[in-house]
Amino acid sequence: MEDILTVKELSKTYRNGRKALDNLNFNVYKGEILGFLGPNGAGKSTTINILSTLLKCDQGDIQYFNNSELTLKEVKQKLGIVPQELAIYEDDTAFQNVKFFASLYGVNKNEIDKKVEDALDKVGLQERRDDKASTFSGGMKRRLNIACAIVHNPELIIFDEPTVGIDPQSRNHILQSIQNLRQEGATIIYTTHYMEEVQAICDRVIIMDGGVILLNDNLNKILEDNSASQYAITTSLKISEEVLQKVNELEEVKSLELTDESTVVLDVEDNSSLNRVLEMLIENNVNIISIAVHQNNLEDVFLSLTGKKLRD
Ligand SMILES: Nc1ncnc2c1ncn2[C@@H]1O[C@H](COP(=O)(O)OP(=O)(O)OP(=O)(O)O)[C@@H](O)[C@H]1O
Repeated sequence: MEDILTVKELSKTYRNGRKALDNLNFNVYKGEILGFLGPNGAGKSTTINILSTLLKCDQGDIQYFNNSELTLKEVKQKLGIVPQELAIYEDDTAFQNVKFFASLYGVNKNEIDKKVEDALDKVGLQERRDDKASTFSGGMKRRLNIACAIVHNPELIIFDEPTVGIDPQSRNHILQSIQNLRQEGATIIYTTHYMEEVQAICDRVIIMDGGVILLNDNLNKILEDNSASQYAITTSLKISEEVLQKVNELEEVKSLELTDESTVVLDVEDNSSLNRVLEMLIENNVNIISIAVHQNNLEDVFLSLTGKKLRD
């Protein structure tokens, strides 16, 4: 896998003495969608701002596009940054807004109109190209913000929470546009507070808190490694103390909790351990009505790593 970013020993302390990043090391691979997750104050924006060349780090090294010879200007031309705040002119049309950014990025004059059309098309705003931004919904403004950031066909696009507080239609549009951009060859870094978005579009996830990386792995691997081993067993009658004691003493059982008179929730070593528990219950004439699996998701992994919910 080719590195599009190689980040080594990145640290940042703000002037007030707040250490926002503490020795971050990670790579971004060409063609992937990398999800960046962390609770409030984790250091996501600081990282993104440094990667976007908007903020200086105190220590560390970032190599862009596998090429140490690139000038800052060349790096900026290959980067697309979609900030949290809208950076559009309300009194200008969608077309004028995107064209302004295209000229800022130095897009060739002969190509400029075509590139602006393409960018508007990618975010589904082609039909509204001649309407002023002030007439757009919040979601459409966000999509226009994205068109402005991608008009120069950047190789790496950094999204900083692009779906906060917008309608579901625009949200789906944005997620689809991101997948299309990747399909066309772009690499994506995506920060969000929405776990389900990460599960829907990301290949890999970095979870950070307190300025350090807690987890950096392939999304499917994270979910597999944390797959369900918790079961709720409901019985027709109250399970006796004596039987509960016997189940609890099985070495396959990590923990056991009676959630109501006839439901016991078990944490077991692995899925096959459940068989031993069931045998034990049946041997003791317990009548089982149902067995439910608790399926872990990214939210559970996040909670167990950081002790925090992603959205407060
Ligand atoms: N300009 C600044 N001056 C001083 N401290 C700052 C500044 N910006 C951020 N910080 C501090 O640095 C730490 C990391 O903040 P950062 O904004 O990077 O977190 P975040 O993960 O993006 O949080 P959020 O999800 O709330 O945007 C926090 O403790 C924050 O208070």
